[in-house]
Amino acid sequence: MTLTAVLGSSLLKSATLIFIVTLLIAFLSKHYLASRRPRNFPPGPPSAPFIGNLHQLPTAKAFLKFQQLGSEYGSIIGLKFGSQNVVVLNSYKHVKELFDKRGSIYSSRPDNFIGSTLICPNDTHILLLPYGDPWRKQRKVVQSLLNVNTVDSLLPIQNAEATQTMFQLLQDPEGYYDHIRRYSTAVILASVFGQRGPSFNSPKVQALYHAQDQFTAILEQGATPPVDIFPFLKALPEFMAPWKTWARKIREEQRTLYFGLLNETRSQVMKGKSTGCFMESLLKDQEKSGLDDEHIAYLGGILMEAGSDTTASTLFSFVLAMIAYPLAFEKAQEEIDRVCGTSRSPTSDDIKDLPYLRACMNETLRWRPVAAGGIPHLLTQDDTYGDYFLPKGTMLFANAWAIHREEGEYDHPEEFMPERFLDNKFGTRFSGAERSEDNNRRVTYGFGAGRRVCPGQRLAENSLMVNMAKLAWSFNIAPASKVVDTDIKTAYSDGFLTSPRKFPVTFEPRSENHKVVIQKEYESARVFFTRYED
Ligand code: HEM
Repeated sequence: MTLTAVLGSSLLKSATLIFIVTLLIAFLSKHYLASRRPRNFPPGPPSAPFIGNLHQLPTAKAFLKFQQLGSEYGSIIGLKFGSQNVVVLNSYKHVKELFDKRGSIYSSRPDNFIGSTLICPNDTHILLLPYGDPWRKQRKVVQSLLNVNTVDSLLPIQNAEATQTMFQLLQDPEGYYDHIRRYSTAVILASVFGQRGPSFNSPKVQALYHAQDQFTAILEQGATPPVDIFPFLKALPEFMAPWKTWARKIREEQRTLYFGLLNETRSQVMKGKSTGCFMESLLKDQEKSGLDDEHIAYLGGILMEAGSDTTASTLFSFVLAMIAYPLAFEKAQEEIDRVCGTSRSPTSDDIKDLPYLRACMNETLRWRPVAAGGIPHLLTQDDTYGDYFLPKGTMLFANAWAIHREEGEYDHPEEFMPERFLDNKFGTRFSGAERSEDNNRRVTYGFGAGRRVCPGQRLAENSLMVNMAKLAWSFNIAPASKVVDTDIKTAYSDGFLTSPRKFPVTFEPRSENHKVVIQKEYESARVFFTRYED
């Protein structure tokens, strides 16, 4: 090799090295600078270079840490997840001011590469969609499906499915966890796809829970590398990133299930069989809504995902509260007995006459909100709030856990006290002469707030009321262990939806007569179900 060639090659090597080092420095400085707190950002703990506050957060139940930070830094806290700006709202006042009043800029969602790009691309997952036209189009359809009249027309399904659940609890009380989970899926399966899920082990209910469990598992904090915080991880090839294979399998599973259900509904409609389910009207109005098959199938699947575990978990928390606070349960039973007597169990027609039970429902939603830390919103333009500056792209959590325990708002917030909702519809401490109620607050923040607020709230509340009423009428519920653990840290699952782990409990029919009524009503429910049979 000539001297010139040697010199040329070493120059090339040095230039390449300089280029790589420069790139590395630029990359590191960008991430170093980005992990610093913005000027006038809400107060929060000091952040470390590159990772921000990530090292200070637990891998599960971050809402507890957010609440604890609140006692140090106040009801609005600024954090850094790597370069991502994050704000936690621990007071309803901030949620009202930002999510509710400034909804046009606080209603997007943060990037979710695994959920929105790998598993549900093509704008198919309404919960994960950013604020914009694809979300608006789907939200409009969902709201039309879940309007008060349509939702209330589903009450016969809820009555019949709850009647079956009471019958199953009578036959097999130990299987209570599966019976309640079956209920919430079966109601949505019938309402959305016009199909039945007669037992927890029936293939459709199993398939739905499997797909849903997989989806929530992969989206759980810590289950996969933090690709949205460190985007370079997205570029890893699949053989170095097993989470990509996992995501692909979930995508295949979801598509098989959702398209399968849609096709079954379509062939029922073609046979001239109508159940009046949501999919039927979406298929009929396809031209008007502009939604293709893929979006319709996913909308159905997502309604099931969004409505199943959330409703079941709230019912489990109700049962747990009833065994931990037996006096509240006795009062609920007295009220229901007064309204229904012993010859029939309550139905949706009785809901309006059960204020104490409604207070129990609101207290359950306050005491143990399922989406305790909230589903994050994303700010779409720079904003100022009081003395604070919130940059475009900030991710915000309305921390329902802390909001429902706000000092000065609730008496003894850790206690399950339905009475608080009888004294005052918001369950808050002061009312009447002492302080005028803030009528613009929400009764619960468990369904979120602003333009992304849960569109299924009424459907969920109808289910909760009908089941709670039937449970309290039918059974004496008691703990099957000396100590009833209601502690959120030990008795509840991790994950972004938190639910009581299976706990020991007994369901005793209240009398022979109650038993006979439950069996008789189940026979009538079976007649109702024949409309879903081939
Ligand atoms: C106890 C039961 C339920 C709870 C606690 C619950 C809670 C929530 C929460 C916290 C959100 C996010 C709100 C936000 O971002 O501010 C949400 C969104 C949503 N929920 Fe529910 N939900 C429940 C039941 C249901 C049911 C029964 C359905 C429908 C069948 C449903 C459909 C949805 C949908 C489609 C969204 C996405 C809305 C959007 O991003 O625009 N939910 N829910």
